Parts: sequence; C-alpha cells; structure tokens
Amino acid sequence: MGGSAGAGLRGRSGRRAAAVARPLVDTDGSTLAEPLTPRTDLPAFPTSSVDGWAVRGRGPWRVVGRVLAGSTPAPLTEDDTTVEIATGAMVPDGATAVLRVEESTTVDGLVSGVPRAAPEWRKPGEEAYADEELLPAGTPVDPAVIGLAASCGHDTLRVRRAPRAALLVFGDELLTAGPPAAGRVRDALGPAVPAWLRRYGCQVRPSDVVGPVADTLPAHVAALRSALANADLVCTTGGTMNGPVDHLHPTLEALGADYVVNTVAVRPGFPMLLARLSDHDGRVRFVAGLPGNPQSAIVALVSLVAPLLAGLQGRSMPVLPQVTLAEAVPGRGDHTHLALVRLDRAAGVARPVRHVGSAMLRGLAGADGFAVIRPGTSGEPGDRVPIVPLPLLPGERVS
Ligand SMILES: Nc1nc2c(c(=O)[nH]1)N[C@H]1C(S)=C(S)[C@@H](COP(=O)(O)OP(=O)(O)OC[C@H]3O[C@@H](n4cnc5c(N)ncnc54)[C@H](O)[C@@H]3O)O[C@H]1N2
Ligand code: MOO
Repeated sequence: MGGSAGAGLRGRSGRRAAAVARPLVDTDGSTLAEPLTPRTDLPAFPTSSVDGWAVRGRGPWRVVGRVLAGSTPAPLTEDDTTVEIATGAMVPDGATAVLRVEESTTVDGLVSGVPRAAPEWRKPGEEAYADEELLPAGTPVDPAVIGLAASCGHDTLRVRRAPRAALLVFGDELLTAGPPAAGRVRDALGPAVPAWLRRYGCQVRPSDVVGPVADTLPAHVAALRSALANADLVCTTGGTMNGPVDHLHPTLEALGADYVVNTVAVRPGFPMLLARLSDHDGRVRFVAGLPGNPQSAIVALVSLVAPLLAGLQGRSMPVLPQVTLAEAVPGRGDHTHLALVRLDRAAGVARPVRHVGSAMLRGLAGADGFAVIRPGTSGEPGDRVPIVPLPLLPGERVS
C-alpha cells in the first residue's frame, strides 16, 4: 500500500529536497545527499592497539626512544632496538612486532619477551580505504553515522534540506482551548500532526499551522493557496468527504491540483488523498488530505505522508517488520484493516489495543503501530503479519 505510493511519488515527481552542506553536529536526523566516503585510509597509519614495545628483530631489544599517540615516530633502523609505544601511537617504519608491556621484562635497559603471533597493530585501510563507499546517499543520519563521518575526516556533510510542511485544520466545530461542549470538540490534530510530521523529518514552524479555517470554499482556497507558497507539503485535516461543508475536493479543483491518490481501500481512513501541484517554474508541491476522524488522520499519515516524505528526502521505503499476533484481529472485508497493536516485547508478540474507533485517540496513545490485516483475511493468534510502525522514540511504549 504505502510502499508503492512512495516509490511512485519519487519517481514521477523527480523532486527531492535540495542538498545543503551542514556542520557535522547539526546533521542528526537528516539524510545523506551523497555517499559517505573516508578522506583517507582508515586507519590512516599503522596504529598500535596495545601499550608496549615496538621492536625490530628477534631481541632482546635496546630501548632507543618512546612514541606516544599523536606524533610521527622516527623509523627503527637497527635490529634489536625498540621504542616504548602507547595504544593509538603510529608504529614506526622498520618495526617487526609490537610486544605487550605486561608480556615483557626489562633489565638494564634491555627488553625481552615473545611477541604474539597475531599483529598487535591496526593496518592502514583495515576498516576502510580512502574513497570507499561506506554508506549510500539516502542513508538517514543518526549518531552512529555522525561518529563514522567524523572518523572519516569530515567537518560537514551534504544532506537533504528538511521538507517544509504546513497544516490546515478544517472544521467550524473545533475548539482550540478548553473542554468539549455544546456540540463542539477539541481540535486534536492541530497540536498532534505537526509533532508527527517533525518525527518524519519535516520542518514545521508554528506559523505554518493554521486553523480552524472557516467552513467556506473561498476561505479554504485562500488558506491552501497561502500555505502552498512556502511549503513542500501541505497537510489538511477534515473535509475529505462529501458533507455539506466538506470543501477539500472543490478546493483542489479550484487550484488545478492533480490527484496522486484519491481514497485508499483501507479501514479506517479510506477518504485520505494525496494531490500534486506544479508551478510555472516547475516547483512541485503536495497536498495530503487527512480525514477528519482523528485516528483516520494518523492512518493517512503513516500510509501516504510517511512514504512521500521518505521520497522527498531521498530515503528508501522502510521494510515493514513482521509481528506475531497474540490475539485475533478481525478483517474488514475487501479493505485492508490497519489495526492498532501494542508490542509485548517480553513475549515477542503484538496485541490489539482497545478504544480504536476512528474518532478515538485513546488506543493510538498506547499503541506501537498498525498491524496489516489484508483484504479478505482476518488475523488469528500466531499469525505473522506486517506492522506499520508509528514514528516513536526510544523509551516510548517500552513498559
Ligand atoms: N455519508 C457518509 N458519511 C461519512 C462516511 C461515509 O462513508 N459516508 N465516512 C465517514 C468516515 S469513515 C470518515 S473518516 C469521515 C471523514 O470525513 P471528513 O474528512 O470530511 O471529516 P469531517 O467531516 O470534517 O470530520 C469527521 C469527524 O472528525 C471530527 N474532526 C475533524 N477534525 C478534527 C480535529 N482536528 N480534531 C478532532 N476531531 C476532528 C469532526 O468533528 C467529525 O466528527 O466521514 C465520515 N462520514
Ligand atoms: O475511514 Mo473513516 O476514516 O473510518 O474513520
């Protein structure tokens, strides 16, 4: 479902966020715009992996000096000589072995011992050769990648600019403060969707979150036109159906948008849509229509928006992990059922959660993701099924 949408979007639009050079420390969460290659062999020089003696010849060895990490040693030119060496120091040219200090004896300035058969130093290029591709373009940058890039000698990385997203919330019945009452409900998506979008790598400024937009067609058209001016992606919530004040489809028509996806055979969330607009200068922007029912909006985020953002950032589509169901999960006829589940990490299974009506968010707040129950099937205990994960952080949902 989401996978094919993501691949198609990237291929058809041919639009990725621009590449920018960023200081290494500012790259966490971004995406490599070009392959990561070392600037030198790694290690760049023969490096002692122990504290001891760099020796030449069979010994015993006469001590002629000392080499610490961080300097270039003079070569060992004479047999039966040695220099004291520290872990991480460059092994001098001419050395034939490194002897561990704890496996040596020193008497009257003469060192004896038997070096181990396996070399006690790291050879240049042992980890990587200069210009070898270590990670491809499209790799998400995480702290491990940052550390590797630093060890490769990089001060900056070329990464994709974060896609810029905006959110328009539709619905005159929505309150932005206080408890629900008198036929009005709290806007749950205006506060939540930007936070989800940021977890998918988007930049969303507070001023790019607008709403509730008045339930009239002119107000919708004006709000969408204005949001598109600065965004790569505008998400909207509500108004995807054909109710008396559902204006999203007429708004897209008024702006000349093309549908990429218009409804998906999934429950909940089927009225979701994705549309595309092209500028006269060729700039492509996307509109994701998230259904108004709050859980359905999140289904649309994981199904349409996450693959789109992966494509815009030049990332590949994640492979969906498989989980084992601990309990039965009903199917939804000829639709895919995306069923909220919580991972039981100790037991290695996934359990359906309660309170999962499409108008509810209680189940989502305790779930790890959506188990995929394919059309025409139902989930039975013991079945292995794919899970579409929520973009949770370490420490969330772990207890
Ligand atoms: N005749 C039919 N009516 C509906 C159908 C259908 O098949 N035939 N499908 C239902 C389904 S399923 C969904 S999902 C909704 C989608 O409707 P819209 O995208 O047009 O959304 P709205 O009508 O604007 O709102 C639906 C519901 O969600 C509440 N809502 C909206 N925005 C928010 C928000 N930001 N925070 C909290 N709650 C929100 C809104 O008050 C409504 O209760 O259509 C069904 N109807
Ligand atoms: O499909 Mo609606 O999106 O079930 O709530």
